[in-house]
Amino acid sequence: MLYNNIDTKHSDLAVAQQFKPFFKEKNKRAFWIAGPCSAETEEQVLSTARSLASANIDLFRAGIWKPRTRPNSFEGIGTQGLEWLNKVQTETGLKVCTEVANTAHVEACLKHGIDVVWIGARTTVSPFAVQEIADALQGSEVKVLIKNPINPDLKLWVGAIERVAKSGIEHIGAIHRGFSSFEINKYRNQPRWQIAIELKREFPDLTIICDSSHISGNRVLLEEVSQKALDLNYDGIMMEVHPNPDKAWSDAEQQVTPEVFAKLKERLIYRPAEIDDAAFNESLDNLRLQIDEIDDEIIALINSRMQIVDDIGAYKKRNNMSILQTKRWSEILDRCMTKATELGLSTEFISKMLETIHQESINRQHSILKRKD
Ligand SMILES: O=C(O)C(=O)C[C@]1(C(=O)O)C=C[C@@H](O)C=C1
Repeated sequence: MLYNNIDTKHSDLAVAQQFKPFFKEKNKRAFWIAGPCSAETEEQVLSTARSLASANIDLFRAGIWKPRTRPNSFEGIGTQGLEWLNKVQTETGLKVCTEVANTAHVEACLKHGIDVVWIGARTTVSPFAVQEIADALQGSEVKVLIKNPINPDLKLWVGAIERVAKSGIEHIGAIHRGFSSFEINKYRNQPRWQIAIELKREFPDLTIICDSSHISGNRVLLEEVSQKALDLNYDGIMMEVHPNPDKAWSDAEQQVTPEVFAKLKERLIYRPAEIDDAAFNESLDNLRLQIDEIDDEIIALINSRMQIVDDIGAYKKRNNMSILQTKRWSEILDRCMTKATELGLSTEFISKMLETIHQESINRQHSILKRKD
């Protein structure tokens, strides 16, 4: 279906049905992935992992191969980092994950018994690269997380998920890390929550994790972004944690110490989509029934408004008058904004809604003027 210009009709339902829950307590609690942006030294990896094991995380992360914008930045410690991850597994009992971007990375991870691999945003944009990884994953039992592509293209994200699913991987999850933008904004990567919500609507069983560190780009926003994700019923959070964030070899501004992470994790509230309370569910159903009735009324009212718009369109055609009437449109906006303010409604929301209605009026009158009758 086409909602908000997001076409999700292409996805293959047979594939969607294959998703297995990424973790046992899905829909009951949040899944926590944490660890340094990059594995730098064995001591840094192990000390972070020990602290995170006491903070009860589910999965330890560390980048071994880092796709960097420019070649002179630190591009990852390489295969020796996988041995450090193996030490994390044996010493702390934590499961471990890292990013893969090509066949060689996948083969090295499979050889080292890495529990989960993720496909990064810069790789998800390339169907060739994703297919190469999917082929290399074939026949393995590894779990796979797929980050959104850097550009806000839901089809590419869905396509990557489908490619990996078609290679026989049963445990697949998605990571929402936000989207690149030229706009200067408080986020490093624009969340554009609607895209992840669409993905969730398309694949209700898919595990969706919010990479709060990459959306935020700085420590200050981590809590706000993570709580928002949990309120939107994400299944978990991925966060970058470093023993000495300011000295990190990559992404220093967005990493936090294990202590800060542990406190933040405690403060965040997981809210399941459904709860097991008959009385509450009955009153919720009741309220939702009222919303259904109001939505019906809104649609009927919009329909009545459009009938009048069509009559005005016919009048404009007969009298050879322009469709756009800026004076009248300004009056409508001013009147409705005053009303919205009185009622405590967001003027941004009401103006967006009116603009959409006005655009539809123009489209309808345009068709009437074009019609040969
Ligand atoms: O008042 C008109 O002339 C209309 O056609 C109605 C309407 C509207 O949707 O309210 C539509 C187009 C004009 O620009 C102004 C207002």
